[in-house]
Amino acid sequence: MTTKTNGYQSNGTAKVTRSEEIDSGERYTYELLVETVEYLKKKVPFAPQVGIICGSGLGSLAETLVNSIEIPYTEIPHFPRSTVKGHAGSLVFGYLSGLPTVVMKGRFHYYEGYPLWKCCMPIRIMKLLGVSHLFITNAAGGLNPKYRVGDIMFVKDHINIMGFAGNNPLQGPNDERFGPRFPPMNQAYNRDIIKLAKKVAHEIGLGDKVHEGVYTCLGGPNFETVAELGMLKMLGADAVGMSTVHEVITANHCDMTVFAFSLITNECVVQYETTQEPNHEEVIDVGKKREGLLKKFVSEILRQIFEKGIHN
Ligand SMILES: O=P(O)(O)O[C@@H]1C[C@H](O)[C@@H](CO)O1
Ligand code: HPA
Repeated sequence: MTTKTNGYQSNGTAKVTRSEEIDSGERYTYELLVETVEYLKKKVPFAPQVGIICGSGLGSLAETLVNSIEIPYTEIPHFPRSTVKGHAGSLVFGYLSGLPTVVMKGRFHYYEGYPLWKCCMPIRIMKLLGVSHLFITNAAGGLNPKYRVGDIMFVKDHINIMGFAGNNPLQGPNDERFGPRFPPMNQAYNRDIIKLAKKVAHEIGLGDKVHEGVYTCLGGPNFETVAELGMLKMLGADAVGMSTVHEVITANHCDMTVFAFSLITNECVVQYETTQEPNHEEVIDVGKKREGLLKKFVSEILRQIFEKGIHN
């Protein structure tokens, strides 16, 4: 059995795959994405304005939606499949703080075998559905020595390490219907929303737990070596993860307003003497412990963004 869109069977396990299925340079065309959008429009009686991508262990953000409709990725034409624990694999539509919203309960990572353009396919789907504001969340390791487990870092910028080697979600032919060939990236994270996020964090009692910093993404799936972490610190990264950067690039390319935050789920081990090791279970546990506050935070900030009319 073969499928066109990924290298996994419907239960998420890897199937024997011809390598060209995953590595193929064949991109989603605009027309193919419209097929996916048409399918979703038939299922959902409203157009979402807000999109949210849930990081590892943060899928419960979808529970904040009112009048929700959940559609598993396995039922959506041309959609990749989730294969990682803590990433359920469904789109949830509903209302959050009165705003029509779509939540990705589960994202796609490069280490799952998906090329970056495939990891980012849902962002273009959201754009075509009408999403103008994208909230991206992730679990990340804290590199900045001031960060503690459970803290939140508002992403003010990123370092696209994979892009240094030319691995970029926009690599390949450019369709101007999505955006320009050479998009700027110096204002990738909306400054007004970060300002507002700080204010909201104080209002809900998270004030001493929030930071503003630089995120970087490696391909994973292994956590980093001590030497690699030392290098990332020198480069100016405050947190490291395995997602988000390519999503932010794709969202900016198609002119979405972007806000992203990292939940610091572990402090990076930057000394050889330390015997502690990071692990995915711990990452998910920290997400669960923070879910209540994060739900409140996301709902409130969205309410205030639209009250103030913040847009790029
Ligand atoms: O999807 P995110 O970036 O939140 O997931 C992080 C990075 C790896 O996928 C995983 C490691 O525990 O969590
Ligand atoms: N490194 C990379 N990705 C991560 C980490 C980390 O320490 N923690 C959660 N996701």
